[in-house]
Amino acid sequence: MAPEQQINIAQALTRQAEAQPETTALILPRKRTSQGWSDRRWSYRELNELTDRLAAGLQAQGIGKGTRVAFMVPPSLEFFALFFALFKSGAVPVLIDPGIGLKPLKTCLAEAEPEVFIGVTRAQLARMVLGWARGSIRRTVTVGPRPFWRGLKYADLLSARVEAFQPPEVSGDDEAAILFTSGSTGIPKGVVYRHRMFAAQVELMRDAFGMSPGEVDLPTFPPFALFDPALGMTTVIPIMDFTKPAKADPDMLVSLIEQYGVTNLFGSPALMNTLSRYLEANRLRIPGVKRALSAGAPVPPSVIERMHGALDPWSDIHTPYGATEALPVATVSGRELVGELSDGNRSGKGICVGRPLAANEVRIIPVSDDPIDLTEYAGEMPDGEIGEICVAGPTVTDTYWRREKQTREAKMTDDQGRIWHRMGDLGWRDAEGRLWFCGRKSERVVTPEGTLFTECVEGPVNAVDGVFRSALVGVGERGNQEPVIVIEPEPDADRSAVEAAVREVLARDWLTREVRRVLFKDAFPVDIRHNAKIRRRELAQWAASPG
Ligand SMILES: Nc1ncnc2c1ncn2[C@@H]1O[C@H](COP(=O)(O)OP(=O)(O)OP(=O)(O)O)[C@@H](O)[C@H]1O
Repeated sequence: MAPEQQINIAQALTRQAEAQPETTALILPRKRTSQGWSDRRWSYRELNELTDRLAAGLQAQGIGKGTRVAFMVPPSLEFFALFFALFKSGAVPVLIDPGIGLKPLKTCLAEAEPEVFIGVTRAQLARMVLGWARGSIRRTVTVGPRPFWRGLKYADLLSARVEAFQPPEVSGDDEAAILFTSGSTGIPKGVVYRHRMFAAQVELMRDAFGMSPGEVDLPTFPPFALFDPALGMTTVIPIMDFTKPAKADPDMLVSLIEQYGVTNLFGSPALMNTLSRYLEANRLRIPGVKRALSAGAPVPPSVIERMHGALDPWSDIHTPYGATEALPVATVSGRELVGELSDGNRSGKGICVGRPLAANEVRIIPVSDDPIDLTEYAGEMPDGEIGEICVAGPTVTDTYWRREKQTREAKMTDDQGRIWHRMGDLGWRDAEGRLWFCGRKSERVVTPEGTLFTECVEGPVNAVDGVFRSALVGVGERGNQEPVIVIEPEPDADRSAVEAAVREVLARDWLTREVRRVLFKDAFPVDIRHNAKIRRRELAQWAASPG
């Protein structure tokens, strides 16, 4: 197959439809009875034909190459079909997490300036009431009943003639989508994806994890689900609120895994925590699962260990490391982590996120908040020393959407003209070439005595019995911050015993000895995408005057 034919990710779906037309592409479980789940299913042929019709419909409506389309449809047949149809038509879907909060959502939508808004009824209503992107939206397509019968409905897209569809010429450098970050360290930023980056992502995922056609995936994070059809896997869509993965019902997940013979599972660390506790408490095993992937935030050693209790010895949980701007960067398997590496986390080394994938190049540069235009000015830290993690590779994005300042702060160019992404993460490389993540750059705590790294302090504290999770935050101006450790206890924990044990852990090291204030807070604020990234800035404000 000529390389240009593989540039548009939607072609991967067409290829699967040719290679395995009658294989099930999508399963939508509906109702659970004593006999198991009833469901609706679509084969690769059906899904591909549907996307062809929708792409023709989009084109007939003037939605085509380069048209930015805000897309708010939760995982469903329409989600998959429309997404691939948008790619086929050359339009640029704009994806923003609906749960980021109304104000940031409005700002992000205004910034993205979409010309079209495709959404379910609820999203269209919110758009109308709240005036989302009022200045730019020309057309709307509603999945479900249309508010006030305005705009197009999904079915309108199905009436165009497929034969009339003219596939647009797409090059690898053309914009394919704008995906917003989760906004855990500020307002979410739109990341510009080009077609070649998606194509590379699919290849990297397949090669790194050996994902293959015939596998069955249970994705609990919508954008990740889009890899499945491209990889020839069958997708089972779980019944859950995708903005609250920590609250996904583990019994539902296990029953889907069993009934559909799920081989691959993707979930945020918060979802894996919920699932692994349930599996352990009920002594359940999930033997068919070959691999579980968890990413988006550090995956605690306890979650890895509990998952091992439920997986077969030849199966594993992996913790790929990356960001919306560059994904995946590195990965490590749980079986490599248990023992020495997890002990490293418990003793304050940070959290091991594994070896960079072969296609990527990683460099650790001295910590700085200033823009660096050329890598030659960036410097490099020796192995073993903490700096900022930077990456170059085929999935590394080169710009934020209309955010020049943030682009300058996050990108560098090398002497070959390649773009490097500064992850905004601090970490170091060990003698085996593995990366260790030590926390976000913007969340480091700088006191007159030195710099404290969140993950290096929290790892040992999290290992204390009765601690569910902890957060190191700095109160005051950077350089003169007071370090405070905030504990979210397990529900049944004895707080005074926990506090005494935490203080003992902190006293072990000369720098952490500085952390004198230990606070307790139930239910940490976390990001909406993964429910796992702790919003340390919010906690720092609270710690400044805890109420
Ligand atoms: N396996 C992992 N272990 C530890 N941290 C991880 C892992 N995977 C991802 N992360 C964290 O998630 C970050 C990427 O998150 P994402 O792209 O969702 O948005 P964000 O960077 O949190 O958003 P914003 O930049 O708007 O604050 C990484 O930079 C890293 O800090």
